[in-house]
Amino acid sequence: MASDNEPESVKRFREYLRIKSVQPKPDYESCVVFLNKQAEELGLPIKVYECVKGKPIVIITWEGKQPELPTVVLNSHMDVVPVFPEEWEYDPFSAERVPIDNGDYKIIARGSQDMKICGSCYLEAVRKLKAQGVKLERTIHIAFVPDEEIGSVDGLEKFVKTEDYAKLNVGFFLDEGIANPGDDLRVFYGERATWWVEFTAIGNAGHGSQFIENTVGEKIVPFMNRMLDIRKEQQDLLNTPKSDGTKRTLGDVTTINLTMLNAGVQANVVPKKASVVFDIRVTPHISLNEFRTKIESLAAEHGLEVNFKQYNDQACVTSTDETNPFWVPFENVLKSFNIGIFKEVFPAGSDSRFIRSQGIPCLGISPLRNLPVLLHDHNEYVRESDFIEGIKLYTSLIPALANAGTK
Ligand SMILES: CSCC[C@H](NC=O)C(=O)O
Ligand SMILES: [Zn+2]
Ligand SMILES: [Zn+2]
Repeated sequence: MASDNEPESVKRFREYLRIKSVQPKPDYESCVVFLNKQAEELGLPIKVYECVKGKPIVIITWEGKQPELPTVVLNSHMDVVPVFPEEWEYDPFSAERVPIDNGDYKIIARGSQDMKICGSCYLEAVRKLKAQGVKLERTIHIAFVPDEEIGSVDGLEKFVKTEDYAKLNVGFFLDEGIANPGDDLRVFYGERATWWVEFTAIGNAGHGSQFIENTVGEKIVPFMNRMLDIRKEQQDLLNTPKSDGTKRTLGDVTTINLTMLNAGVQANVVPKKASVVFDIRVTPHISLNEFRTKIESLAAEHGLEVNFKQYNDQACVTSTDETNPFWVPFENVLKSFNIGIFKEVFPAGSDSRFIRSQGIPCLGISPLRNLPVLLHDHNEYVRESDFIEGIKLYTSLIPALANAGTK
């Protein structure tokens, strides 16, 4: 449905959206081909690192006037989450451009919000700045990374341990945020710890017609109920204002969700084993160790084994005041756009955790405002005007960050 008035930047964005970099078999090869073309058009060097074969970490570098200074990374992940195609109004990988009111368009595609819009805005903003002949002080690295959606094990988690990463000399890391249905720009300065925990009960087996003693059901069900009690407490806390009267957001509380259940072989056989998995996201406002002890004790009380399938013990946050030399220039750009800031803890996981845990400041933003949150949802879209405005925002943010604290 593209028409003649389609800006070149939007054509490039849609080209990126059409690449099926969808889990569990993302087409990273096509992303690399696309990014090579972008780098060539920008006249910038590009490097492709592979900690694991087929999992490229792509870095386009714009060298600054002071390349010895710590650099600024503009990060985005290339992978997107799976779709239920039958729930979509358009093919999620055709990136349809559908007219809406006021001459605007919807760009409908998996990854449009999460987070190809960011990667595309970085590239377009740098394209504009280069065309204007701008020279920045610090070096900028535009990073496109794999596998964020499945925990980054073969992506940033490995890359940050390499000499190649150390050589980037990262001083500030800009990463993903979440759209805001309201007016402000949500600025994420930390994230909750992601724990995927499996609890296993072992009990006596036997015929389903009997009162067998000490069965898995008796052990695991009361435990699950206790976990759901904690869940309810946290849900209530979310709906209680903070002491200063402001609203709590998801990042301020701990969520617990039962995501997997596994037991049984046959309807009339009491099984000897049952397990339950909870997806737990722990707010950095509480002690992670204390909370871990709490759920481990609860499991022990119910005679369950505990296995952390995913565990983070870091609750690092980035300061959002003048102690962070990148904060003030960042805030000033938003003021100049007349955009309000809402500071938050990221409710899910993002690649920022690997960088924050090294003590490097990271902020996560999405340029999307006054738009429904559709990440991981059906019919994910952005408005064309969001993309164009996003490019403008990053065109101001990038020099502000690259020149922060320099002479
Ligand atoms: C900590 S690994 C998990 C990362 C994943 N990220 C986006 O959805 C998430 O489930 O939050
Ligand atoms: Zn994301
Ligand atoms: Zn995601």
